[in-house]
Amino acid sequence: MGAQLRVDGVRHHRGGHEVLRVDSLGIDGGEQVSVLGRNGAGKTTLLRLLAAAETPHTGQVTVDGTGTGHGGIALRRRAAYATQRPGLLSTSVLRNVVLPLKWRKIPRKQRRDLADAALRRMGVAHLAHRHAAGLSGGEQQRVNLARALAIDPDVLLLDEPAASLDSESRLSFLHDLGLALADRTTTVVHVSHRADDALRLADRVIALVGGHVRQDGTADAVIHRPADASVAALVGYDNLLDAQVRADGEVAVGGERTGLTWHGAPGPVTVAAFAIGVSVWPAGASGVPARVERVVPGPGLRTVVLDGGQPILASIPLHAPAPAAGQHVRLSIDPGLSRVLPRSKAASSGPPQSAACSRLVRVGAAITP
Ligand SMILES: Nc1ncnc2c1ncn2[C@@H]1O[C@H](COP(=O)(O)OP(=O)(O)OP(=O)(O)O)[C@@H](O)[C@H]1O
Repeated sequence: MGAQLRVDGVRHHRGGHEVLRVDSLGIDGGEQVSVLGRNGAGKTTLLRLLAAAETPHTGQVTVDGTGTGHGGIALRRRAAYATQRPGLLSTSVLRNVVLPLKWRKIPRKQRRDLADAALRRMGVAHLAHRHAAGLSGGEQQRVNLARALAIDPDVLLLDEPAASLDSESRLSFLHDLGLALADRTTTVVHVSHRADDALRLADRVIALVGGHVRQDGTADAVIHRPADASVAALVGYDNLLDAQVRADGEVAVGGERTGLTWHGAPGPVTVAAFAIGVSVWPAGASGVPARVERVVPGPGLRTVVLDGGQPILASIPLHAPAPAAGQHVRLSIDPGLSRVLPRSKAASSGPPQSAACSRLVRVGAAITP
């Protein structure tokens, strides 16, 4: 059974700045959790504390009730920590997997069997006698994970294991990793800045923003009910639009009614909308007024980059007629593919623009300030 992890009252600093502040976080034995956060959110710091590689400046991190500052090497050896860069030793693949077993004093005759089984689980048994230095990036990550799994850790800490892989290798790697962890005998904490990776590998997602836990819930909950705009940006809402709630509770974007409603007080809110939830209509229709800046082809969909007083992205199927650049259009927003969120300080100062901009960069569009 995997170990139970707890983080209580933790404040951790780097370079004189607080980079992690977690009041209370518990992870049950055998649970699989993804920590989702942007670069610099504190994900690696959290993993290092859980791995007992560091102790928190304030508060405590415990593994099955033992503080990481007190557990010594025995506690550190209960965890396997797979870092972003595999860091394989300059020797054969097999020896890379066998050596940690030797360090843990596993009897010689069992080492080979455990190593073979782990290499098989990660689909790289055929590479056992290759030199690690000659492996592709994807193969190295698989061997790295086999090395971690071979010791049958109570805690497996994964730091963006798929970050450097191309999209096809990533999918097959995450699929195989999911199968290898399906028996749920290990507590898994996986960190990633990619929503699709985080959601694929875990049932529970912890959204970390600026070193704080902003939301902790099931994958479904963080997608369907993001706590705020920063979490919506993290889980992949393409648009975070400045909007206003009218006196009758209807939400307006660009001064036009959207049909979306909000039960709170009138005033500024943020509408988080997936691009696929934004439909483009001719200028005579009702809806949010916008001008087409550019249409970018993509797999199965075109992305329409719009200026509605703020950047807006819409996706249309490849077979549908595409609007032309410069065309004035109206937009409707599907309530099932959007959420109205309170406008937070963080939302108005950073994430909305950043989310739209990062998607604009992804589709190769010019960003108009
Ligand atoms: N040695 C250091 N000195 C000063 N600041 C640091 C140091 N190491 C990390 N930091 C800062 O601590 C914060 C958290 O870093 P951390 O590596 O935990 O983030 P992360 O979420 O893992 O980021 P990434 O996705 O880029 O790996 C960042 O703002 C980072 O700049």
